Amino acid sequence: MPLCGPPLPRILLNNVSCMRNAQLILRNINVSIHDGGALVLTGANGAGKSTFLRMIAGFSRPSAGEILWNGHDITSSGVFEQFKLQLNWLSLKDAIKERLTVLDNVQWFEVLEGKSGKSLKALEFMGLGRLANEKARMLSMGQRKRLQLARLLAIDRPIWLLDEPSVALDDEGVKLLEHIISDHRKKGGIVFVATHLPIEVEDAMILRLPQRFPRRKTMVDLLS
Ligand SMILES: Nc1ncnc2c1ncn2[C@@H]1O[C@H](COP(=O)(O)OP(=O)(O)OP(=O)(O)O)[C@@H](O)[C@H]1O
Repeated sequence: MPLCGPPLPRILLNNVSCMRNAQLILRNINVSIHDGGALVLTGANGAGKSTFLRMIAGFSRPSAGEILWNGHDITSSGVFEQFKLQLNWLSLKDAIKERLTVLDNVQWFEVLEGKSGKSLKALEFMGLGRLANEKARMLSMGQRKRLQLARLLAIDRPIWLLDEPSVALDDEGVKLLEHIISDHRKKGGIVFVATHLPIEVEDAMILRLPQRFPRRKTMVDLLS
């Protein structure tokens, strides 16, 4: 009878460090995530949260250590091509085309993905159904964030990289965000969230990145 060990983590960061501009931003990070897992990154401004997400997305390479997906180094050619198709990235740059309608702004990504039929439902779910045929330039900041979240739902890739996803959302928007994260994980999806604002991500691993420089006194210290 073959011996079965525990399943490989879907994503494993093995002693990963990352330098930018000759500065060490992330040092010896070890994380393993299985399907349905979530990692919440917190830390002060400049601590390296976005750098962490960018590294997972393959925009910057680890300067030491390795990131494994299904046991394979994501920076290897061939592997990265497959790995990047698993990723769905949400950042503060929203890539919204002002002159297109709200619906087109989601459908465009869905079509690029070779998929169809989910965009309108996703917008309705995010509370933007009645604005679907309006030009995107009409949207408020929070509505733009909801549009980005509708894209996540329409594209439907397994690994979500969310950089400050709750910024600009109202209470209902945050609840929807928490709901779609939970739902995605129930289907086996993986979620990385970098955030300053409290959002509820059940049973998530929390990685608090250390402050990188000793903090000088600020106006806030002087006032308190
Ligand atoms: N393109 C870049 N080139 C060089 N250094 C960079 C670059 N982008 C960010 N950094 C540096 O990397 C460090 C970490 O930045 P990062 O954006 O990852 O922090 P963060 O934790 O996401 O911060 P915030 O909470 O302000 O969004 C900062 O010191 C920043 O100056």
